[in-house]
Amino acid sequence: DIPGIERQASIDELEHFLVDNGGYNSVPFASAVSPCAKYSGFAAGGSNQGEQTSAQWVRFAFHDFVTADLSAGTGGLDASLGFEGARDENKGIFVDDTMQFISQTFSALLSTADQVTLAVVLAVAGCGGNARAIPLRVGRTDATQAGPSGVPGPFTPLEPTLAQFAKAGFSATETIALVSCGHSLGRIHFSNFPDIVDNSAVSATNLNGGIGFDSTPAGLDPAGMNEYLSGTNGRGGPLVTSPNVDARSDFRLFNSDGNQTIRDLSVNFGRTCSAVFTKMLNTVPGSVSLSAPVTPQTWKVTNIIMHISNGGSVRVEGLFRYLWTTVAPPQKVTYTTISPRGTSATHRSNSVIGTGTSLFGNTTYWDFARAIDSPGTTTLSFEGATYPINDMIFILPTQSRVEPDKLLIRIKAAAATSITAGIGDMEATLYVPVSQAGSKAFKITTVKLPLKKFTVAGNYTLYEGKINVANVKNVVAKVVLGSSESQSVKTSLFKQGA
Ligand code: HEM
Repeated sequence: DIPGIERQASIDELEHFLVDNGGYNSVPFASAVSPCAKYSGFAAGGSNQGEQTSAQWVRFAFHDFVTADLSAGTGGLDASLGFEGARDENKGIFVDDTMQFISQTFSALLSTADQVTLAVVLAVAGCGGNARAIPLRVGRTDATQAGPSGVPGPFTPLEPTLAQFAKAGFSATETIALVSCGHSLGRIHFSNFPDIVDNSAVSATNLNGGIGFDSTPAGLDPAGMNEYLSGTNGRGGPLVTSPNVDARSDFRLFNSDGNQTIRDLSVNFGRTCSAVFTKMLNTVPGSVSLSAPVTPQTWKVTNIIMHISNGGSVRVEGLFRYLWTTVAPPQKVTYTTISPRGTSATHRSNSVIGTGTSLFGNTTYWDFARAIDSPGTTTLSFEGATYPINDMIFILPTQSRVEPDKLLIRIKAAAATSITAGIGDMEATLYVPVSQAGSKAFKITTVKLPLKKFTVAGNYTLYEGKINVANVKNVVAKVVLGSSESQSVKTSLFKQGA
C-alpha cells in the first residue's frame, strides 16, 4: 500500500479493472489478452513478432515469484523482475513488455505487483480458463530494486530446480503442476534459446521464431499433457524432446514422479492450475498483508465526487454500476443519503448513462447528482451496502483541472469553516506515477502543495493551488487540513480543459 491511500480505494480499483472490460467506464486490460493469441506488447514487429501477451504475463509472474525465500520472508510477487530483465535467466521481451503495459494503468491505487496478478487472471480468462477460480487480493508492495537471481532454466538440473521452488514454498508435485499449467500457453523462441529452437522457426509472421509447447499455445488446456503422455503432436514440446538432453527440463520434471502428476493433471486440469496459480500469486514478502479476496460486485457506487455551489450548497455525484447476466436492469435505481440529524432521504438516479461488457456479464451505469444536508452527511446507502461520504473536507473535481500540455494540475477544495479555525493553508498531496531507472515499471512520487483560502461559500471555506508535475496521467489527489483528511480522488475526474 502507498501511505495515505485507503485500502478500500485499492479494492475498488482492482474490482473495476477486473470487471469493466469493455464499453462505458472500461479499462483496456482484458482486451489485451482477448483473444488469447493476441500480442499487445511494444516490439516493432507487432502481431508478426511471434509473441503472445497472455503467455508473457504468466511467465512474468513465474520469474518474479520463484526467487522468493519463504523462510526469510523476502521476494515473491513484487515486480522486482522489472529491474532484472537484462539477466540471462530472464531472456526475452516479456519483462519489458509486461512492465510497459502496466505503466499505462499504474497509479497509487494499485501497485504494479497487484496488476501483475490481475494480468495473470485476465490471461487465464482470455485463454479459456475460469476468471472466478483465482481470487485476487490487493496489497502488494513494489520492489524498488532488483532482487536475488535464481530462476531455473532449461539447463538447470532437477535437484536445484526443485530446491528453488521449495525455497519459494512449492512441493515437487505443486512444481510439476505449475510448470505444466504454465507451459500450456505460449512458446519457446529461437531469439531467446537458439540452442533449443532452430532458426527455421523464424518467418515474416514469426519474427522471434516461436514454437508452441503444445498444439494449442493459445489455449489454457491439458492438450500438452495429453500429447506428452500419448507421444502425439509435439510430444510435450521442445523442453521434453530437445535433441540436447540437458535442455529437457520439462521432461526431467514430468518424469520425476513416474508421470503421476501429469496423469492427474490431464484429468483435473482447471482446478489444479487455478490452485497453483493462486499460490504463486499470493507468494509475497513477509511485510505484505494481503486483503480478503476481491470479488465482482453486482451493485457498486463509483467515481463519487463532491461539488459546492457559490451559495454553499453541497452536492454528491457519481455512478451506480449493475453487473448482470439474466435480470435486466431497471430504468433507474434508488439510493439513500444519511444525514447528521439521523434523517435519511431516498432518491432516484438519472437514466442509464452507459453500458459495457464484462467477463462476468453485462454492465449498466446510471449517474446521479444530489444536494445533501451538509455539513454532516456521512453515508450513501445503495443496494444494501454503505459508502462513506466526507463532506467536512473534500476536493472539488468540477472546479479542478488538469492541463496536460502544460503538465499542470489546478486543485480547488473545500472544508467546513468550523474545522478551519486557527489553521492556515490546506495541503494537497498528489500521487504522481513517474518512470524510474532500471525498470519499465513506474513508481509513485508524492508531491505536496499548499492550497490558499480564496473564498467562502455558505458554511464552507474554499482553497486553491496549482503545481507542475512530471506526468499528469493516473494522478491521485487528496487534501489535508490539520487532522482532517479528504477521500482520495482520481484527477482523471477533474473537469478537463484550459
Ligand atoms: C523449471 C521451470 C521452468 C523452466 C526451465 C522454464 C523454461 C521456459 C523456457 C525456456 C521458455 C521459453 C521462453 C521464450 O523463449 O520466450 C518458457 C516459456 C514459458 N514459460 Fe516456462 N519454464 C519453467 C517454469 C514455468 C512456470 C512455473 C510457468 C508458469 C506458471 C511458466 C510459464 C511459461 C510460459 C507461459 C511461457 C511462454 C512464454 C511466451 O510464449 O512468451 N514456466 N519457459
